[in-house]
Amino acid sequence: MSVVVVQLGQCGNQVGRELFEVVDSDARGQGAKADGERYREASLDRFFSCEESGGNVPTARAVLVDMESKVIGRTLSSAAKTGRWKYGDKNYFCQKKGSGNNWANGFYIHGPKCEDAVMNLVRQEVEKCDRLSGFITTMSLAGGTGSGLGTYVTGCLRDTYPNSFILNHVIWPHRTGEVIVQNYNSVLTLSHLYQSSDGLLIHENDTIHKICSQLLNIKQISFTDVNKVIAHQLGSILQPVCTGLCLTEYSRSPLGDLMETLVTHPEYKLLSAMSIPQMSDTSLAFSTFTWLGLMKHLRQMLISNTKMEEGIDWQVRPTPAGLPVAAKISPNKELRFNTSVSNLLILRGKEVQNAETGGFNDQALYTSWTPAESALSVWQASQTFNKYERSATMVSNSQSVLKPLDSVVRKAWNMFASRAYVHQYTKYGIAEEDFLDSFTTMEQVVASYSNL
Ligand SMILES: Nc1nc2c(ncn2[C@@H]2O[C@H](COP(=O)(O)OP(=O)(O)OP(=O)(O)O)[C@@H](O)[C@H]2O)c(=O)[nH]1
Repeated sequence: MSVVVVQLGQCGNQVGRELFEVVDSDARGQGAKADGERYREASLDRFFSCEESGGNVPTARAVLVDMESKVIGRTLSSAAKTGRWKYGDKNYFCQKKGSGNNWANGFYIHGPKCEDAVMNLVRQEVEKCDRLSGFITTMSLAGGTGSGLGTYVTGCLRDTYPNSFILNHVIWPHRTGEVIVQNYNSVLTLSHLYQSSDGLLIHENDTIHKICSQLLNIKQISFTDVNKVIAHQLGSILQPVCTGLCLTEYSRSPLGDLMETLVTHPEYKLLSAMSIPQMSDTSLAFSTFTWLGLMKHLRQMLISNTKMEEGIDWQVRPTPAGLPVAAKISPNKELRFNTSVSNLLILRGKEVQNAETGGFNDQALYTSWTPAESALSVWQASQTFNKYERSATMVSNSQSVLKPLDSVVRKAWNMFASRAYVHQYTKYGIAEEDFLDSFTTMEQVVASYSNL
């Protein structure tokens, strides 16, 4: 089954491009044997079509949307330059002027204006799929186009394709903030997506930045570096994988399976990812890993909510199941133990069947109402992924994003209480009550995750 990627705004287009790059190079890196060939075919069918004029160069199943033309132009040409894959020549929609980091401008003005054109492009892409699993949108929370227009387009996708899955991949802004109104844009986006999305997969720019500096040893970190790490994690989730015991049968419905395992309750849709190992190519050449070591580290990363192997807090231990929430909070009021609703462990590489995953089944890792049989899912592929001989990614529906979420909601509320910048939004048609509704929705989400 195929997925259609809708790339929105500067960030969404740049991240989307990197995703296709990883997927393509991973698929090409598989051996010439029959199982490598099957993996390649499954990946190709999922992410690329091959019917456009232009020879045998696979065409990304993607629609590119931005209110400025610069990033789209760069994205199209850098893909074409690879000679390995490209975007469809006409699969983009752009205008002359961005949304000025204003969610309301993207949602209320650009949204309705470009709805027909964008949905037309989406329809054409959908018609190229023999079977559609659903849509992945890529966008930032902080800008105006990705967040505002992205939210609007997600609503249109939901209305037009009520039976398809929608996974919104969203980039969380740096905490120190490049955009003064980023907390407004984030709250408005998240609250609206909560209505129309099946799941929101979150990557925090701060965390990825740390991975680039501490694990990859990059000195001057660019968006390209950051996006490569994000794309690696996304690719490891979305590339072909076996969801059952049989290691030769790939999942047919990548998004359906993802939602079925992770989003079991409509109040809990926030997903985060962590991968292991992650290192520079130079270090990788001198490293070997065992499944035992990888699983031990990943489990502690999960329960202590550390998104990388460095700096794991080994003191954090699960609280025995059944204890009240208060017992899970440390004296300094920090939620130390990361409680999950559900987890999906994706393992790729050599001798994958030998990986011992029992430690993730421990009921103490999960909230009391999660049934034991739906707490953990393990998916596997015996192919190496993106040069790593053995690698694991955990996609978690847990309290992992609670802290940044609470902080964004609080900061946005403090600004709103003094009505700062609100007129910049109301002039595009959003009412103060809409803001209040968004705060209510997100405060409810914060409360729900807090009480796990
Ligand atoms: N990870 C990552 N973050 C990005 C990238 N480009 C921008 N961002 C982040 O995205 C946010 C800004 O959003 P943009 O995507 O630039 O804005 P936009 O959606 O194009 O909206 P307008 O500029 O208002 O038209 C900030 O938090 C940036 O840190 C990128 O390539 N990668």
